[in-house]
Amino acid sequence: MPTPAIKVLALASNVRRRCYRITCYSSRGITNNVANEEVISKPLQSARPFKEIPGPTSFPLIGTLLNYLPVLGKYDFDRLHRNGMLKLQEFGPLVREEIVPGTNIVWVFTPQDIETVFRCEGRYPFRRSHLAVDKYRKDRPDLYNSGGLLPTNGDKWYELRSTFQKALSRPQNIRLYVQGSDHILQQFMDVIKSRGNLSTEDFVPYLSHVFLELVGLVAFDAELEGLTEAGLQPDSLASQLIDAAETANGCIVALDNSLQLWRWIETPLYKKLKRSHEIMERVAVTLVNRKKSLIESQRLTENKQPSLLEIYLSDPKISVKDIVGMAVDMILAGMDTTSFSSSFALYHLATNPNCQKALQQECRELLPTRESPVTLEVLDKAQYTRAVIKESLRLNPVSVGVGRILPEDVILSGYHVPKGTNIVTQNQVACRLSEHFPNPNSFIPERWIKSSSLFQKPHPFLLLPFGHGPRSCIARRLAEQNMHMLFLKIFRNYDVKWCGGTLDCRSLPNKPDQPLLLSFKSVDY
Ligand code: HEM
Repeated sequence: MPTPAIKVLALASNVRRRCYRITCYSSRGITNNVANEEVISKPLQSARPFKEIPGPTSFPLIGTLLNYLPVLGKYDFDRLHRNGMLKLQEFGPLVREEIVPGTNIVWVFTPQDIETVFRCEGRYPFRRSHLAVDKYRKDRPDLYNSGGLLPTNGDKWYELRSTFQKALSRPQNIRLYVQGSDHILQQFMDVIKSRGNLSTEDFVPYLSHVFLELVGLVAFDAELEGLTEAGLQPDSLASQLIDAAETANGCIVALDNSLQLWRWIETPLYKKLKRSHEIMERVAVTLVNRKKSLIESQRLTENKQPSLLEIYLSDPKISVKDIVGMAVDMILAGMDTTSFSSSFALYHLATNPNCQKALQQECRELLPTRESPVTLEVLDKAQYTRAVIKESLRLNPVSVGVGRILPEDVILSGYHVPKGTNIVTQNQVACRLSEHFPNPNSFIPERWIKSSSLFQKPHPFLLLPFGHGPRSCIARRLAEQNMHMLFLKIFRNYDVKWCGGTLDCRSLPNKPDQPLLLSFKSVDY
């Protein structure tokens, strides 16, 4: 295949266009076309060579691993955001690193370069993750047709994504869950009430229970009863599922970054992933098939808007195996992400009393009584609540950035970066730089509210907690709806105080680095 030629588009006029953007040309033709814009072509030869991108020194056999040694090393695998900030300070906005010799990772810090990466990703964005899940599922053709949405790439990914996205992205299909979710959240308010002020107990497991319930409603059309007294016990089905999802996610990250012996022999970590996956899979197979039987025996109420699971199961073109895979993916990708994101948002509100007051005022205006249901109308009006979640995701996203394998050669910060390079965008670090956000480390929801004097419109490729483009989070709408509802409920009912030390995150994914210690005091209005 001929080497792709590259043209760089220096775009002048408005803020978004101030940066360099790149159009990739290959034997397949133009993959990213920018119409009606001034095009200044710049030959590839003028870009600086890949090998010159600054970064930590890599040694034969050990790469840059010395830097990650406990105590002695300056980086820490558990603190990717701090590593990112250190690398930016030491090497500048584009950093090349061979953690393992022979495998280059390029860390990308500027929104302009991040935009270039996404503009070039094409129709089938390639993400290298969940490799062991891929193997596990492909070894079970009786249960799965493929590795599922999370690990799959190329046209098989596109096929799966199109199958599930159509219904998941339709607002009315997600809004259908508001009533059921409100019921679950009302139960959650009772759990908080029954636990007293909770100040010495980690609140994250409670959030896991509520988000498992909310995701289960969509994935299985069923309540898992994780918020009952029995459901909160460690041996309940809900607790087992939560434990399985957390364990599997931990194993997946470690297995992705290991020597991958598990491809040939079942290593202890691979076995642990298998056991956790089997727990989620058993529940998914049982509940999806139970629903399928219900549909087949036509015991569903007619004239009722169908749920997502009903839509999928009623479509003869969608295989039950794919639906089971998607249900497991929802548990894997949908519970920790929302629990951890909500943990940080609770922390920020508990440590910023003025923001908490503003949120409580909105809650009181929209929900006349403590038991008032959160409705579609309430959600549409809850602009401060939305700003709170957005601001918290700016400060504490669950992922430091987004990973991609480049499908084409591009030029980033003046360097030639070849096709096939591992890219990790550094949005979390970029979102904490004063050049992009005034008072970058302060929690200021008002910066997202148009009528506020603090409102600003940042570069659109800075805040990307759900990723970007065709491969971005498939359930963003659902995740946001669930979090908005949770915060409206909690802050209509409680004053929340922080009882711990300064909270930071530990990766991967970003989770609170200490117990989430909150005290809840009932409001009496
Ligand atoms: C605060 C909550 C959440 C955050 C911050 C989040 C974030 C993300 C991110 C960053 C990605 C990768 C995007 C990319 O590569 O461009 C992703 C993918 C994904 N998310 Fe979410 N997510 C959340 C909640 C959920 C929920 C609730 C579900 C399911 C119920 C879910 C299911 C998925 C799936 C299946 C993918 C893979 C999509 C694909 O590869 O095509 N996520 N999410």
